[in-house]
Amino acid sequence: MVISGKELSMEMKRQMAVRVKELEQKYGRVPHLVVVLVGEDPGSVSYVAGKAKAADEIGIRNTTIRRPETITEAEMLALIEELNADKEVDGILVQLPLPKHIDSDKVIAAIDRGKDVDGFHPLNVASLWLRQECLLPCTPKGIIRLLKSTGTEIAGKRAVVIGRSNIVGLPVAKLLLDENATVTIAHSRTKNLPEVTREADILVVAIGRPKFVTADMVKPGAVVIDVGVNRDPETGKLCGDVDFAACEPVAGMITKVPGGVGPMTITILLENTIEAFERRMRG
Ligand SMILES: Nc1nc2c(c(=O)[nH]1)N[C@@H](CN(C=O)c1ccc(C(=O)N[C@@H](CCC(=O)O)C(=O)O)cc1)CN2
Repeated sequence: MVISGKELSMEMKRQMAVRVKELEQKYGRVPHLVVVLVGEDPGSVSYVAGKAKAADEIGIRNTTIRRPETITEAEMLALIEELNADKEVDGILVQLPLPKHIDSDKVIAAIDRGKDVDGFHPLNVASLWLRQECLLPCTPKGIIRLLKSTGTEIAGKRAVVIGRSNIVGLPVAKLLLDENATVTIAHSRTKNLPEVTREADILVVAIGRPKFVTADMVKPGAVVIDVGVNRDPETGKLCGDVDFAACEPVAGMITKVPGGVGPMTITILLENTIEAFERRMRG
């Protein structure tokens, strides 16, 4: 069975649109998301446009601030300060990656943690690991939501996450652990990787290599979640980290690229923006 992030996203957006109207009635304004986009990278431009479109769909006010590739770190930090101080801004997202001359960690740490709708601020990361209430990173939160939407029992299952990035691998491993899965984090240096992945009832792949996971790496009946967004070197078409055609017959459930985890990343961003707004309104 193919797990559709696109369909779940559509359903979530329908519900959030109703919520946004209720919030407007209650507080006299809607949540406001600001996305900062530096440079012209076509992927980033397209993801940011997707975020604006999704926010529009559900009635969230959104502003995209574009800055040239040449912006300095000091100018970025000054912009973040301005947005932190703006009472009418509820969510701030800096699209990554930033140009090499800017320290992304410094910029992210400068964001007001209550407005950090990406869940990347060091204090939000710490809260995730300490199981304290916080804004959770969008892709990992979206993966857990996708798994739950299929009725997959996570507790007691063996989960293997391939990839150890701060944005996806590590936080999704922690969220799976919080759901009482037995979690292994594998990576490019893991020995006998197919042996490890074949143990997985739930396999999350976020390694950034096109069609890296082949059928022999998948346990029959496993749930396979593909986080990759790559270009197939042979066809030039969009593809994931999982060889979908080969793995789909082996897996019990599997996500596709496009239409799987990607749309959930954007939909959870909207959810986090609403959450940040509500927390700010409650004071
Ligand atoms: N500040 C952030 N920067 C980046 C993040 C992030 O979560 N926060 N994640 C990625 C990019 N990203 C969101 O920003 C993102 C990636 C992919 C998709 C998506 O919907 N993918 C589609 C296919 C898109 C296509 O056709 O190219 C899919 O999988 O169906 C959404 C968001 C890095 N930067």
